[in-house]
Amino acid sequence: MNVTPWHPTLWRQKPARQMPAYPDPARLDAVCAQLKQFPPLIFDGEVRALRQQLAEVAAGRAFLLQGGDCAESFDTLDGESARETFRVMLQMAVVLTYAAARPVVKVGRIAGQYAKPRSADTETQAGVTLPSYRGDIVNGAAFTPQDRAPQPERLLRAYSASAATLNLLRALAQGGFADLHQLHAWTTDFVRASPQGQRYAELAGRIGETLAFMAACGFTSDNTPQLREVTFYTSHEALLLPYEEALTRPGEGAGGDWFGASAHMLWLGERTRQLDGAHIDYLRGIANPVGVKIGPTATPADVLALLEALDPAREAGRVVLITRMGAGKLPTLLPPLVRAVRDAGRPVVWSCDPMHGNTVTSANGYKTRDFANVVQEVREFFAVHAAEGTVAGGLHVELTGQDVTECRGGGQNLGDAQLQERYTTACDPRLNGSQSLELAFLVADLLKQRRGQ
Ligand SMILES: O=C[C@H](O)[C@H](O)COP(=O)(O)O
Ligand SMILES: C=C(OP(=O)(O)O)C(=O)O
Repeated sequence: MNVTPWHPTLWRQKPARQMPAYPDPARLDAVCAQLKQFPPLIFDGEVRALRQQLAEVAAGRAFLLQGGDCAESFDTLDGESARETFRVMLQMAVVLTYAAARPVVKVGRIAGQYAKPRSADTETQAGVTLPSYRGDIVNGAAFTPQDRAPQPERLLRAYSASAATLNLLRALAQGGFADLHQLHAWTTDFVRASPQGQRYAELAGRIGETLAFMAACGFTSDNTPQLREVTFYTSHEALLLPYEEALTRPGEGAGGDWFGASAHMLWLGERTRQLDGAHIDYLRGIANPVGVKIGPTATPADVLALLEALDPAREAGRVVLITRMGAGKLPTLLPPLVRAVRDAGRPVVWSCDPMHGNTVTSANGYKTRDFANVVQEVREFFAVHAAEGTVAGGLHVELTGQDVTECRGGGQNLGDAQLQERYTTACDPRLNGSQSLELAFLVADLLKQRRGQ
């Protein structure tokens, strides 16, 4: 429990970075007043359940898988995009659960991942300068003055898009799609023929035999909900604070907690984690589990101060530290942070984002990431934690189950020439379904090694 008084509006007294400049603040206020009347997207019992599961991750008894689009788009609300993310996350979770013999906590970057921090406030094309695209909740991606102007009404669209996506996710999680007997059906054609598709088919075959054995013992999907349903949580970057404030609700439990009702878990980006900033101030007061991105410039003192601000009561399951440093940097930069946190007795979840430190521009002008660098950063993450006696607790990835061509390498050996074929991300490059599964098998091998230690 924080001792410093807190209210959802207090962040307004602090400097807020990465915030769009709305030309008509009164319109924004009117929209937020409407949002305050809307129902919460999630309820606080789910938040408490996720915290308990993350406490298991912190203790090494479960693994966190967090993934989804870099930026969701209002243009892809037909359900396919959400279903494909959900599907590949299920596949990855099966691979990881089997290897680790531990539950996998599944958290999507989904149903609300609409706001993006940017390196530059403006973009110039052919001598014309406009505001940068900051995600569909803020403005449009098309390079026109109309699209790039921040529009408050987009907050309402983000709310309804999140609600629609969440509705689909809940149906998929509980309506039969996630039944373990569907393991084979989760593979898409483009993945089936790949080496990881074949490896997955073998694993699905082994699990299928186990399910047949269990059915013979009387455990079927009809009488065993664990075989038929999954729990799938939502998360996004808590960047656009007027939106988050408008969706903050008092918790129903005793103790007077508030919770962020826009998603189960919220995280702070690398660009907005300043201790005296508005984003930290907002996140410190809500009861949700919170993530913080930790980039290569973070010092042990920075990380300890962040933990003191966000988790003064030292509660396991409250904070997920998501490192995103870039391949080659973890062996020197991560150990001092891990030691400081360990020695301070802080019960955090350590998670690895191997995407954001590895962004490059291809020769033909696409923002991309090399699968080999993603793999290297994940390996380094596990190696550091093994050496320090701490828990490599999770993976945070920008991914889609669809057959996009945005990151180079992987089993399909995508190169610069292929990037233009299906480059559909609204912002940063994502792993496709095949690359995601390949990464899951790599992490599975690392988790198996850990079990053998
Ligand atoms: O997803 C993360 C950031 O929003 C993104 O990497 C910023 O990209 P930029 O450097 O092109 O602004
Ligand atoms: C912006 C993001 O990451 P970071 O803050 O680590 O750059 C993100 O995860 O979308």
